[in-house]
Amino acid sequence: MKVFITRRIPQEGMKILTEATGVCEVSQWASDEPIPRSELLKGVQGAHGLLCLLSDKIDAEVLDAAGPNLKVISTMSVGFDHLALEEIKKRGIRVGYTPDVLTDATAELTVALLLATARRLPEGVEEVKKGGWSSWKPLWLCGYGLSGSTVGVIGLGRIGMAIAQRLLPFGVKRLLYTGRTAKAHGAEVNGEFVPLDELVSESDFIVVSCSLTPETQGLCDKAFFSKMKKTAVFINSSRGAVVNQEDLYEALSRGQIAAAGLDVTTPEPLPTSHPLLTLKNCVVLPHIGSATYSTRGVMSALTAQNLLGGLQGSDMPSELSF
Ligand SMILES: O=C(O)[C@H](O)CO
Repeated sequence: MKVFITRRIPQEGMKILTEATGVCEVSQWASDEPIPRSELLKGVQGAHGLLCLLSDKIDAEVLDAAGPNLKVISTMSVGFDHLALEEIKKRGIRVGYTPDVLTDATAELTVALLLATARRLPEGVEEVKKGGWSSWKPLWLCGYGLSGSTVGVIGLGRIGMAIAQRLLPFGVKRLLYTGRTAKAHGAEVNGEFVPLDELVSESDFIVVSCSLTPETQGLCDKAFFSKMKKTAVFINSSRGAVVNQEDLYEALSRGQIAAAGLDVTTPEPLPTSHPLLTLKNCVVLPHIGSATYSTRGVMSALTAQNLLGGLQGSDMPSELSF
């Protein structure tokens, strides 16, 4: 069966696929850069399996180009907002994804981003390099600490929980969360399920950790930022489109909120001319939540196993139900 892979992936996954002789014949866009759309439409033709990334938009056009052979799409990501699920379902195609295996790495990065943003680490590093460090100064480069603070997590799923668990030992006083429903596991982090407005107005740190859905798209907008405390720090490691970036820019530049740390943006990559990048109180990372060597290795292996399961009509270790 023909498999098409849209990028160079860690060798753990490639090994599994190349060793599956007799099951699949692999062709690949063997580059670290994204596949041009025209090459994707060409490469997928006649494929039985497609291994893709979160940066590949898999819509009706791609599915039509693939044709009726396509049995399985395996994405090397936990997020699946890049997949046109309705179209995929109509065609009876199975979907694999990579939950759980990147939870720890993403939570770790989110905590690192929160601390870096709140304690102004990139600014400090920059000052040292450019000679701005003239002396120890009582009022210089002060930021905000977690001890005694209220943290609000938007979306207490796997990653939201892992973030909360890592933040609590810093002395967080209250842990608020919001989402569709209260979660039984919320009790493990003394989480208080509250309406969004309450979370926004009472939190010192807001961490966005929900999936991108029609409900969450643009959730963090002008009204949202206007309810935040002036001293609050906003962190997003989920998907860029949850945030209205123009509204965030206004809030940051007018001092309506203290700072923001973003591991995800719209678009990705964020153009170097983007206004957010001119702000000292905004730390932007290039979507590296899951970027540890071991996590990416495990993600690629799971993606390959999902693909093989789908091709063979057997169990997939992580099949998306939709
Ligand atoms: O969806 C995902 O997998 C993350 O955003 C990147 O690892």
